[in-house]
Amino acid sequence: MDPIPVAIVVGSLVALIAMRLTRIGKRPPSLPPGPPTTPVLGNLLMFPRENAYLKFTQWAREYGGIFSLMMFDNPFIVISDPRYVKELIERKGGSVADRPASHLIDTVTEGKYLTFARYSNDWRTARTMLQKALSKEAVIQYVPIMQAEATQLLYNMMTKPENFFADTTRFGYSVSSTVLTGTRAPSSESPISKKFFHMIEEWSGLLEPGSQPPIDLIPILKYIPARWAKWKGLCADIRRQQCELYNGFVTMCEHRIANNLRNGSLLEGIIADQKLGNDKILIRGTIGAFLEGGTDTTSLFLKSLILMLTSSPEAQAKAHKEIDDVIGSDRLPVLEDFANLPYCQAIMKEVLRIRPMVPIGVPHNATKEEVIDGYVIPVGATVFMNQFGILHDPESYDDPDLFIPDRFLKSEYGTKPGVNTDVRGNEYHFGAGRRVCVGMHLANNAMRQNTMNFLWAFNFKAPTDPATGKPLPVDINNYSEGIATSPRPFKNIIEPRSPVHAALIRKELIAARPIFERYEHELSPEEAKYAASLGI
Ligand code: HEM
Repeated sequence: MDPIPVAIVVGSLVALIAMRLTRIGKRPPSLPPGPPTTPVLGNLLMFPRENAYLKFTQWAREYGGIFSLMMFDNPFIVISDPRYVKELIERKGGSVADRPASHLIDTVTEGKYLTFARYSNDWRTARTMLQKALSKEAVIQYVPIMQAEATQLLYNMMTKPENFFADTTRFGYSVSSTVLTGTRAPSSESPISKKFFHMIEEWSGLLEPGSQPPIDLIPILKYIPARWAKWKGLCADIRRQQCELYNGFVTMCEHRIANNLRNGSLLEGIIADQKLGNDKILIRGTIGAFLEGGTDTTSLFLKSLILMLTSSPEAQAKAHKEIDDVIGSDRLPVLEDFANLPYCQAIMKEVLRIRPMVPIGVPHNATKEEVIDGYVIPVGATVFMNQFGILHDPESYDDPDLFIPDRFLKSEYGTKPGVNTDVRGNEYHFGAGRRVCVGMHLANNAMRQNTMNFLWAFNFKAPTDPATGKPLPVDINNYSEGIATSPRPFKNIIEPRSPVHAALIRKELIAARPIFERYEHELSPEEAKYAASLGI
């Protein structure tokens, strides 16, 4: 061949490839705006490795309530404005009801873990079943055990106040475990719950953004041999632990059913009535989603509540007055009281506003192209609902980073005067659209009961500075990283408000024994002895 045309052909090919490559990572003009991209990588290098919600919120102030990031060629769309939540995630919910593909999650769960499952028949089957079982009406049956567990939490915090981190976690786990599997965890040292939390620690570590190689963006990484890919061993180990734990719960319920010892747990129903058919992997994935979704989130709320109350004697004083007027000190609060306690309601709403537990939600995936405000949301875009950004927008809230429950007395959504609230919701912490939290009614009951209980029972105080005798400042921004954020351990003083309150907590805990016993068939003799000794 003539050397000149060969050079031209090769040269043109190189130019074409170069042109293609420079287009990778570049933001198409049809997408919402966002930070400048670099060729090929897009915004990959500037994607925050920790506390993504803070960076997303900063970018939202710069680029608006809908902005985009390019991960190589994959667009991420970040929503930080209620208008777009309504428009895209709710009104056009069917187009973004999917979850992004995740090789790591699929390796562990075979794609059948409800929270991360694709928008599939398996997801529909499990979601429909749980939605029915956890409807507002259905969860009323779990109020007695939830209230009994909340009374134990008061007792634990009164007798060992320094242990409140572990005890709030125990509460979240025990309620979820009782409702789902029919077996409770009376102590934070309960063997099954310890195994569960060990697995959760590894599982959350695996899912921590940036902690593993970007396998979904560079699929060839899947084929790296296991000895060089630490994540493969980790996935196998987490899978083994989940199988052991969750299959163990199935066996436990089968045994109860066979021996006529049913105690009304959801899992007994799933097994006996074949609500998920015979699909053992789907059953395991549903158990996991329920227990994992219900445990941490509820207990993170309780830790944030304690932190915020410790920081605000003023809010406590107002709530104490309200509670003393409405309830008094001769009985514990019950759920029905919540409607008559506007200041306690304001405190709960403000904790959920200032510290939504899952600040950028669980990502959705677009399966149908949509156009919003002239911006194209393409098929395959990953959509984040930046709850933290919505709830900390200075255009909507005065002093958004301060804990000010009173804002919810002044307006329904706690927003500044003049803010348009036509499309605003009050429960962004639960996500939105077709994937909105399925456990929200169970969680709401638990959050309401504990908010009232804590305020009825205790004074939360900051420790005093030995040098000055004055209360030490409380850092309300000291939170951990991760998909769900937790206050880092902090010190405070938790004291019963009076001996009358203390005595009533003990009395109520002893009175709750018959409720607990229903869910204690499988406890070890040591655990059963410990449970029976509480309050005496
Ligand atoms: C305060 C407590 C809770 C918070 C803040 C919370 C938050 C969330 C959020 C943000 C999502 C993702 C929603 C979305 O994709 O838009 C979610 C989903 C989910 N939550 Fe919760 N949750 C809580 C309690 C619970 C409880 C008690 C359970 C179990 C009984 C539970 C089970 C689930 C499940 C299974 C999903 C996945 C739903 C799906 O993908 O279809 N959550 N939750």
